[in-house]
Amino acid sequence: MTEPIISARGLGVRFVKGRKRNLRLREAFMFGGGNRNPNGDGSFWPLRNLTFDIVPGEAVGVIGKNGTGKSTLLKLIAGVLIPDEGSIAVRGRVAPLLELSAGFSGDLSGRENLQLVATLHGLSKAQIKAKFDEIVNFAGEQVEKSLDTPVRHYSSGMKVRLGFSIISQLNHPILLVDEVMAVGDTEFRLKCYDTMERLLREGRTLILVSHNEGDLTRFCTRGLFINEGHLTVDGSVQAALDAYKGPVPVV
Ligand SMILES: Nc1ncnc2c1ncn2[C@@H]1O[C@H](COP(=O)(O)OP(=O)(O)OP(=O)(O)O)[C@@H](O)[C@H]1O
Repeated sequence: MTEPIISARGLGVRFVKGRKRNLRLREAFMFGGGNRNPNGDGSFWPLRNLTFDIVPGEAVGVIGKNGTGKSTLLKLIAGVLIPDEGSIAVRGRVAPLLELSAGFSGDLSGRENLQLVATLHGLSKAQIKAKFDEIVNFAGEQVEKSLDTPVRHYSSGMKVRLGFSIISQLNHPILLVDEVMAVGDTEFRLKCYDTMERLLREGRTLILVSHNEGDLTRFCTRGLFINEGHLTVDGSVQAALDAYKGPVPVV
């Protein structure tokens, strides 16, 4: 049997108001360490008791309503968050596109961010130099023209273009994509589709968070439906979509 590339066992994470313990530096930097406190007791579990295995080459869609823990799951896989319960084992490097800005720093230019983010994800100076033109070219003309402008002046679409261009150049076996394709225009989305299809043909493992049924059925062979922090369906994409669209099963 093929060894899983990602294994979650009883995985859970708890957010606590003002807690810093489980926020890694990158998370604290990217999200300011902000927490909410809906129960009035200072804590809640955005995800709890998730158990699943993903084998190399699988393309898995993560489906669920807003605020049900999909992005949190991707952050746990990316190692941006660490679990409070259970475990997550990831056997391979992760190329994450978890948010529109791909972790960019708004004050730095597109060029500087490209170099910074590519370096943070393990590309050497020589590799960045070799891939630079391809990354910029893929990101498109508007990004190319604004390469020396601070990224805070970029539109959402421009940030996604640059972010996707960088992340898709990484050779890491696991690709995490969180809802970012929804932001790009049609031309860019088609380029993303081609790239994702190529990466899947190469045997990468894809975890895709999306609300777009077309994208999910196009790429994914398996669906995880998350309802209020619980993994309610682990089956075909269609089964997960049916659960998402239909009456919510009792957990
Ligand atoms: N750093 C944080 N501190 C406190 N609460 C958080 C934090 N990040 C997310 N949350 C909360 O955890 C829950 C799950 O959030 P998450 O972003 O994983 O949901 P999601 O399913 O990805 O939602 P969407 O479809 O809207 O992107 C939500 O209630 C959210 O408000």
